[in-house]
Amino acid sequence: MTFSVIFHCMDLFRFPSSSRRSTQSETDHHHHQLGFLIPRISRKYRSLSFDSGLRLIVSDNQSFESPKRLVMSSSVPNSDRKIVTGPAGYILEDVPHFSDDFPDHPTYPNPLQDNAAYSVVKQYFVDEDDTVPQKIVVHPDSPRGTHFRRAGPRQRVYFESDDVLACIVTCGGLCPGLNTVIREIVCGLSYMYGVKRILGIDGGYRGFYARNTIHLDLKTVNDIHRSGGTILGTSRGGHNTTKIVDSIQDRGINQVYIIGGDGSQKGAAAIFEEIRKRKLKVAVAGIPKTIDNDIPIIDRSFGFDTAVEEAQRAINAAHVEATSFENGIGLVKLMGRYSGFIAMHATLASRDVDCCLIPESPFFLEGSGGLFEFIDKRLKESGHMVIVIAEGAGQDLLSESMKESTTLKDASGNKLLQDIGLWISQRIKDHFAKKMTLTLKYIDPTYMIRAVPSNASDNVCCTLLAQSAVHGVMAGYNGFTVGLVNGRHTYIPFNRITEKQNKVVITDRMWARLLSSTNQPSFMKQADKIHSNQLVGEPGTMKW
Ligand SMILES: Nc1ncnc2c1ncn2[C@@H]1O[C@H](COP(=O)(O)OP(=O)(O)O)[C@@H](O)[C@H]1O
Ligand SMILES: O=P(O)(O)OC[C@H]1O[C@](O)(COP(=O)(O)O)[C@@H](O)[C@@H]1O
Ligand SMILES: [Mg+2]
Repeated sequence: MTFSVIFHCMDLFRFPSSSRRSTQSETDHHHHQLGFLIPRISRKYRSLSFDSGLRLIVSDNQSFESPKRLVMSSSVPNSDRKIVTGPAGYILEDVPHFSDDFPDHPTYPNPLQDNAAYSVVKQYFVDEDDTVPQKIVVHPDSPRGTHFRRAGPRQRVYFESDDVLACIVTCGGLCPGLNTVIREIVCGLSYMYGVKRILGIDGGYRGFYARNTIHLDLKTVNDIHRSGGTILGTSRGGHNTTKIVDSIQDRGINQVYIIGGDGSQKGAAAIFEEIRKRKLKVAVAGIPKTIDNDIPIIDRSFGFDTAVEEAQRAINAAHVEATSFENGIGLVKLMGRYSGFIAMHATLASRDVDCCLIPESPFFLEGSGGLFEFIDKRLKESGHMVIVIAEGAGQDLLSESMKESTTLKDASGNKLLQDIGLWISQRIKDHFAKKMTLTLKYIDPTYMIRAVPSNASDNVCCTLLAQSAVHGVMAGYNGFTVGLVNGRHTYIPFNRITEKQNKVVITDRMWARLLSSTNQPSFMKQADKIHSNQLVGEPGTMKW
């Protein structure tokens, strides 16, 4: 059998933390196995290496009488990862669990077992061994690879309904569906688990320590999914881990639901670490809010679909304007600070877009193969054109022409961008001024596409994410972001969510589909094409 083990911080193992909760005798058995295993590993494997995540990788093809499941984690915050390995290269990147820190924590039968709605469901509780593969396109000889724990209700829960004091916070920019997620967390906790005490944190992270809380119940959340925004308010900046955890502790909160993007999930990870350091029996769960689709691993999250749909209105308007004038150009700027998914999908959805510009695909204006040449060609062919540009595209060109690069950041540390739409509109007008009559209309629907309520498909997405988060927390899982991976809901450890950003990979088929749909140039020079694989990194997670 091929045996491999990946673990962190060798000197600080805690053991066990199995996918199934262990009994005391199993715990002793695992301790025994680990004590037995480590000297054997170090004796047997001479060349050990660390990867970039400070993970020690040991592997061999020789047979090894090992436990089938091996879970190791360290007690060092931030490096705490639970990795389970199995035959054929199977890896489970597991999430922390209450029983890791509190092995004697009491458990209770899941109240869902008496819930009439679920009595007809054949196998309502998720099998403890169910995991979801990160990679589903495989070859006959591929290793089974990384998996995440499947989300859903478990037979036993770690909270008694009356003991729960949950809180919900929304952080970062707005996104369609925030209110639906809030509503469904409240409904999930109340209807499925009989929880009565739920607080809303007012105005993002700083609300934990600077504002009063908002009481949430079935009545207060009943209609909120019909409105855009968040009834709780949101903010950037203001993340003070100590003050936030002080407030959690002082108020007696034991479940924290954090709805937010990549920044918020980093904040959630910091809160979770501090909670663990203080040995508090508090669960922290993240629900990913990413209109830009910049969170890695997950297929996508709520709000993206609505944003793409809403962007169609702006693109339609741009098209109407463009077709009504001689040499009309409609230019639409869409969101996407670092990732151009909204622009790419809005373009693919529309069919009226002639050119889509995103941060991941550098472009240039002048000369052969440049944007001006393409505009000239398209106007001559069809007399009008529509350009969609993501807000983060062409920022290098803009800084270069302004002879200054802005280092300004918002309160959360996100780069503040200059308005590429205004700048490029002026450049196009200037370039064609002496050559032809041209009418350019610039449309900036930035905040309109994110301030709307979520559409039907996003509402379903919000509901499933919220319910999955509630099930996970009640089942004792902790320090996770809930997310859709290959169409299945999973619990993903914070470190995997925060370690990098999801980007459009311009050597993936999706970008090629866009190029062949708009028939725009790739703006890549020959030399770039040769090196494009090195330039763009690994394939994105969009599964269309
Ligand atoms: N590295 C970090 N550590 C702790 N908190 C963070 C971190 N990055 C961002 N935050 C906090 O998360 C919240 C939301 O972050 P932001 O980047 O504005 O939005 P989003 O979560 O949508 O990406 C802010 O209150 C910010 O202070
Ligand atoms: O004006 P704000 O509130 O900073 O929001 C603008 C930003 O919000 C976003 O839509 C989403 O960003 P977050 O995920 O960080 O909230 C970005 O695309 C955009 O740059
Ligand atoms: Mg963000």
